[in-house]
Amino acid sequence: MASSRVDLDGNPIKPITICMIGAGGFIGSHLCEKLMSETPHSVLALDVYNDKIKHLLEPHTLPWASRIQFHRLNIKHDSRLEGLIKMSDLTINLAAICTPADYNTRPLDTIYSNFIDALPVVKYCSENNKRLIHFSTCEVYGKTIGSFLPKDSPLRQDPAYYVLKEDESPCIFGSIEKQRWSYACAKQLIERLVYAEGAENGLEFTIVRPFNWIGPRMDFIPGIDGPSEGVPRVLACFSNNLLRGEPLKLVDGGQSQRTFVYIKDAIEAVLLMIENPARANGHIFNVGNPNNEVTVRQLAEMMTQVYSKVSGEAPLEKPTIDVSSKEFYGEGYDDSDKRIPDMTIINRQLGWNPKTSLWDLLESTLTYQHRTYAEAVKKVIAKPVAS
Ligand SMILES: NC(=O)c1ccc[n+]([C@@H]2O[C@H](COP(=O)([O-])OP(=O)(O)OC[C@H]3O[C@@H](n4cnc5c(N)ncnc54)[C@H](O)[C@@H]3O)[C@@H](O)[C@H]2O)c1
Ligand SMILES: O=C(O)[C@H]1O[C@H](OP(=O)(O)OP(=O)(O)OC[C@H]2O[C@@H](n3ccc(=O)[nH]c3=O)[C@H](O)[C@@H]2O)[C@H](O)[C@@H](O)[C@@H]1O
Repeated sequence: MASSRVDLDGNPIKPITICMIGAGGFIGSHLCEKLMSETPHSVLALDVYNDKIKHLLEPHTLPWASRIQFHRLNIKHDSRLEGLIKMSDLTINLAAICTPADYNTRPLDTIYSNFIDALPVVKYCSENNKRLIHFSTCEVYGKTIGSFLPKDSPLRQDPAYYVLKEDESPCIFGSIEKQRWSYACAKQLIERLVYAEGAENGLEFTIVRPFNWIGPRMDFIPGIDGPSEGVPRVLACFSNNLLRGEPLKLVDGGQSQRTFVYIKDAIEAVLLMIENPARANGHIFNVGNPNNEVTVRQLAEMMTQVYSKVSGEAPLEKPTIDVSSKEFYGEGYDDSDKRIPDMTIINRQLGWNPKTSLWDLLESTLTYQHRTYAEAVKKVIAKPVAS
């Protein structure tokens, strides 16, 4: 497996050690899985939780057992962090608060998590001449230029007014009272800091801007493997509604548009970045699937159809209900209107293209959700309420 691997320029790939911060989350779990099963690299996996990577850590007889080591630590206050970065060739920082329900209700935690807590990671990488792959977000683009044009303006159809380009598009956020943008703003500032460390101190960096990566193990199902009152990202919200046989909630009419990419496609892009530093260093990459665009309403409709197919249960007569953003997220919520990633840079540097259609990725993801959660949800629903 490992010895014959070559990079995009035909050079043999040497095994490296990766310090992965936030390795126990959704993206981290898929990246660890890929690195263990298909590469010779070693991972120091840092997180406060490890439930999503347990299957990679135990039993100790797993073929990659000597290449993955879990360190339970909170990067906010743990003196082991610098040592672990020093022991590694590359650091990948995934740690963040990244669920929109938190941005306007816990803005301080959001800003600290996405900016302040990421600062020492950037500093240790820069001071110790270690390469850094930092996870940012497509939310740094905020709203499209087109969203400010009159509703009937033909320019709204012109890609120049909505396609998001790493090196050209502006970052357009709402006012300060719209605390939704606390996350995007913190991510933008840490991007600028990483970029400046590169420019002034020679830090070798890559910045990743994921565009709605979805798939198995994303977030949690409220009341099953997360808090009953918790609000995860849309895939888990809609999965939860489908599992419980309740209508899917469309925030402000479900008119916002998103492009969804399958986690397994996106992880291929990250692996190319890891193994092709000469092509990835100094770059910011959009990673998304411009062909998988839908409104949130269309997403709800498609998930309803797919879930019916994989579960064998008939869809509800009225599968969606409208809910205001104030009711659903509280004061200070705002939204990105449309997110189409420009793929020129990642195509040119890494030759990467997403492959999986929205229908196919929903089919495999909802098959997983049904298999993993349907029984547990049924049990919770069947429980008599305590009087
Ligand atoms: N999933 C997406 O589509 C998406 C899109 C845009 C950006 N991102 C970015 O990618 C990164 C990973 O996202 P994800 O979807 O895997 O989220 P996730 O919440 O599943 O994973 C983040 C992980 O970081 C850990 N973490 C948070 N704070 C920590 C701390 N102080 N110390 C140690 N561990 C800590 C969490 O426990 C969690 O396991 C984030 O930076 C996020 O902003 C993700
Ligand atoms: O995934 C990304 O690329 C980035 O975008 C996400 O932001 P967003 O797409 O707005 O978050 P979701 O929770 O996935 O919501 C998508 C859309 O669905 C809507 N929604 C969500 C949940 C729900 O039950 N109903 C509903 O209509 C939201 O209002 C929003 O318009 C999160 O900010 C991050 O995880 C990430 O940085």
